[in-house]
Amino acid sequence: MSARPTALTDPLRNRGTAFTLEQRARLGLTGRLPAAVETLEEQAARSYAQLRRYDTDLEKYVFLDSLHDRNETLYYKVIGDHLSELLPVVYDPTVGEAIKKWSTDYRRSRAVYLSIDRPQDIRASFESLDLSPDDVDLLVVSDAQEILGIGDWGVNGTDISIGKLAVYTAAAGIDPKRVIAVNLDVGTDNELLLNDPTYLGNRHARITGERYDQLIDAYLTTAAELFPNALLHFEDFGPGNARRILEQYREKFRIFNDDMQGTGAIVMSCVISGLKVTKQTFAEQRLLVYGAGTAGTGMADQISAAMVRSGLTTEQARSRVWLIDRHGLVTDDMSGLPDYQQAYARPAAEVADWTRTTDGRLDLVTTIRQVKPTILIGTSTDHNAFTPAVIDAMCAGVDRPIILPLSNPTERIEAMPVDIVPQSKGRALVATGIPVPPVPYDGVDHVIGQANNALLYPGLGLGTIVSGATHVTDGMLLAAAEAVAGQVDPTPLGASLLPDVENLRASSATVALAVARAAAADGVATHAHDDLVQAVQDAMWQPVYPSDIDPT
Ligand SMILES: NC(=O)C1=CN([C@@H]2O[C@H](COP(=O)(O)OP(=O)(O)OC[C@H]3O[C@@H](n4cnc5c(N)ncnc54)[C@H](O)[C@@H]3O)[C@@H](O)[C@H]2O)C=CC1
Ligand SMILES: CC(=O)C(=O)O
Ligand SMILES: [Mg+2]
Repeated sequence: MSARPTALTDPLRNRGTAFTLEQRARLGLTGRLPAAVETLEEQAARSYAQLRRYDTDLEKYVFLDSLHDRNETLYYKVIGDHLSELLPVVYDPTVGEAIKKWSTDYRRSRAVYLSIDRPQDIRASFESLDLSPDDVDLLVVSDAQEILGIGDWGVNGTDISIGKLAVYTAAAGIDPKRVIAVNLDVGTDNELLLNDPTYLGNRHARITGERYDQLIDAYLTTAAELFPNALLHFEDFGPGNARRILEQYREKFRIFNDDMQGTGAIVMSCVISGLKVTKQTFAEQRLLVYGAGTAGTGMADQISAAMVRSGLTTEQARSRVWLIDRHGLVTDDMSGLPDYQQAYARPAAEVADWTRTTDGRLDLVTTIRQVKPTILIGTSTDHNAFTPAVIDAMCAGVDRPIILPLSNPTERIEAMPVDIVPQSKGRALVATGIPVPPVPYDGVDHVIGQANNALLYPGLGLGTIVSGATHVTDGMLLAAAEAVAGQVDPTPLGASLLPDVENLRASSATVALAVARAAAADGVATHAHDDLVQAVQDAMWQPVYPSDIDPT
């Protein structure tokens, strides 16, 4: 029996029909492939033509997922050649659909699974990868409690870690050999999954409290010990845990919470661009956040910090922020407010005369009429909450309101730009979390930037890796936000607030450079480079077949 054709089954080494005859002989693949020897370009053209035959994005997702598991170079070549078309397929919003069907449609998986029921297995689970301390740049972990805007999906949420990593590679050239996707399976409170015979995760309710905290601690400690240079990215944790983990461990480990810090920073980019149009400063802004969870309060933190940099005191900055959650405007007489909302709770006396709904809430339209926000952000998952009355109220308050309905996926968005732009008579400055086409209004195409953290976190990660930063500092986040905003001129009517996704690779390199410089300025960089621009370029993995092959 001949040796197993491992080079054909290892997606990191596989080249399929692109293996030359000489390589086939060296790798023991003689007779295992058809005669033609193809180029990567020819393979990519065939794969793309195959992809185009599928009707739905979910079918395309499944096709690309199997290509990913077969040949990573080819997968990234196809995605990279069609980035704006395929990013919504491999990532947000299609990944949300795939996650809902993950257990039912399970094929195979490249992730590491850490179960709360077997914490003793954490080390062995990583060691099974057979990677040395210097082999890993990045881990993305999720406990899947708040996947996008679709809630708790237990082990099905594994694909958010894989999808985020795919964007890191496609957008910023993070080496796919040097990353690990992790699912923390702490159970699920999703009854649908608990009663689904095909469900593949731990079949019990979410474990909270001490056991949960111990798992997080063990994950961080083990991951940092085994892979001391890696950035530890947290994704789609529940609001309480996301903030608590970040605050508790931020000084100790190289961690990054994408939903709080990444989203906060991309929103900062939108606001920086918006203020170039309105010719205002951060200190003049009034921010209303609708949906005060992980992402919404992360944005409130970053925008109020920008107000402080712009000359206000912390108290003054907080007094220019309003949060609305399920029970209406967040006020300090509400009982049981989560700690992350308390800092922004409005004094009850201030709203005593405001008109309430029949069930006693201070709603969005009332708050807008009273406050006249300059910025309205939606991170509520409350579909269509930004009604025509909401847009009218925003436009009555200020000339060019910044309106950012950011909830994902599509069925959760607070309003589609096609409804906002005409309602505001072209005055609203709009960006969304999902990709949407330009909106024609009054002879002008209003281009809608995609305010998705995917425009920012890949470059942030690359800058962190290149600089060897020991921590992700606020200065690095701000540098990333400014670098994104610096790539567009938002001032012509209808111009986007953000760079185009098609240019994401160049944009990520620019962001990485700014982040690496900020890491050095903040004193957290551990790698010095004579030529940082070149160092960023050199660090970016390219989807090409190298001239040599690994014969093992
Ligand atoms: N564009 C982007 O880059 C990002 C977008 N998001 C999106 O933001 C949304 C929220 O995500 P997270 O903050 O992680 O979730 P989360 O669960 O932490 O926060 C959602 C908040 O909205 C509140 N809420 C729910 N229904 C509401 C209603 N009818 N009225 C007012 N508030 C309501 C919830 O009580 C909660 O506080 C999701 O759709 C997510 O996809 C999140 C991160 C990044
Ligand atoms: C984009 C993202 O991270 C989210 O919707 O959760
Ligand atoms: Mg997320």
